Amino acid sequence: MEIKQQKISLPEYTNVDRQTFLQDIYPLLVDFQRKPVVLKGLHLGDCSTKWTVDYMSKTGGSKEVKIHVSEVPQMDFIRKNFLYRTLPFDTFVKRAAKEKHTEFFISENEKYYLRSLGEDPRKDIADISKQFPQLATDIHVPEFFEKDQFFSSVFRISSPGLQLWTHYDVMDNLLIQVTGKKRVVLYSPRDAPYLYLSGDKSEVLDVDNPDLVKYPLFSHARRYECYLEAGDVLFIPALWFHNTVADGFGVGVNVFWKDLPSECYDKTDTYGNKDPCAASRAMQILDRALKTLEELPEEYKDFYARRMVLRIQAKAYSANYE
Ligand SMILES: O=C(O)CCC(=O)C(=O)O
Ligand SMILES: [Fe+2]
Repeated sequence: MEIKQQKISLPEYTNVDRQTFLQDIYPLLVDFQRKPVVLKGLHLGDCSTKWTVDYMSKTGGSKEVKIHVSEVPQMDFIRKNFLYRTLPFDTFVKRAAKEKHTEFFISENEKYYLRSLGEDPRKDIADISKQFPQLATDIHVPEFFEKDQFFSSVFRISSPGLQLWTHYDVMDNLLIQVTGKKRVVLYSPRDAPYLYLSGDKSEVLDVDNPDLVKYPLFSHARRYECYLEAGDVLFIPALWFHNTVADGFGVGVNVFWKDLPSECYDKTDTYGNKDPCAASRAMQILDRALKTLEELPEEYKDFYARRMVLRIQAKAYSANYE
């Protein structure tokens, strides 16, 4: 069903330097008021002009990369409608830039998505300066955070039209659209009750034509939207949901950085999407509480469950949250 929903356009800022970002944008956005913004005209280095398909494949080399391959443009993590395959980086870039393929895994119209990983993805964090040192010299990442806050830098390379599932990450993020264009739809963490979550992902992938019979509350989620052109940078605050559609072939790099003290994050997280330790511990305790409620008959369980919700609302909800 197509929904007639109002879009909230993201604010755009041009030529922002570190001081302006930290003084005028970031502090305004802390205390639960952090909002995504589009940054234009930032100095990103030569990547904006250099990173053609030809140059990327020559300079990136033939290092093996693990890619997502799907038959349809909507890549859906929950329904797992894609395969993981491995290709040399140069071959992958050339294939991803094309609409139709003579060599393919599933069909000639298949779509690709690369989210680059660390050397050993179970232990290592993606850092393009380590996995793609030569390409990394072409990109200048805006220095809006301290060096020790850096978590990862990740290649995001998509086939034309590829739509990536709606999800949140747990770290602040600068998504740099180096070449190509991308539409990004975002939802506030506050609208989580309307997004039908399964872990860090929303079941609502098709945000333009959602199944409102299955997901009736989705129409309450406020839709923030921006259209990134080559050279634009999107600041995505931690916990903000995002869903992207590549308009044509495009290369992006995103940088996650730690907003919380290092020890708050899960040490085993190499992706930047595992909930902070205290949050997952609290969730486990909640699951135990729910199990305990099972000892009561329905009527009592319902009454005490509602009281628990009221207590959570009174004690843990922020008043300072629009
Ligand atoms: O570039 C994309 O398509 C998705 C990017 C993303 O999910 C991220 O930067 O966290
Ligand atoms: Fe993400």
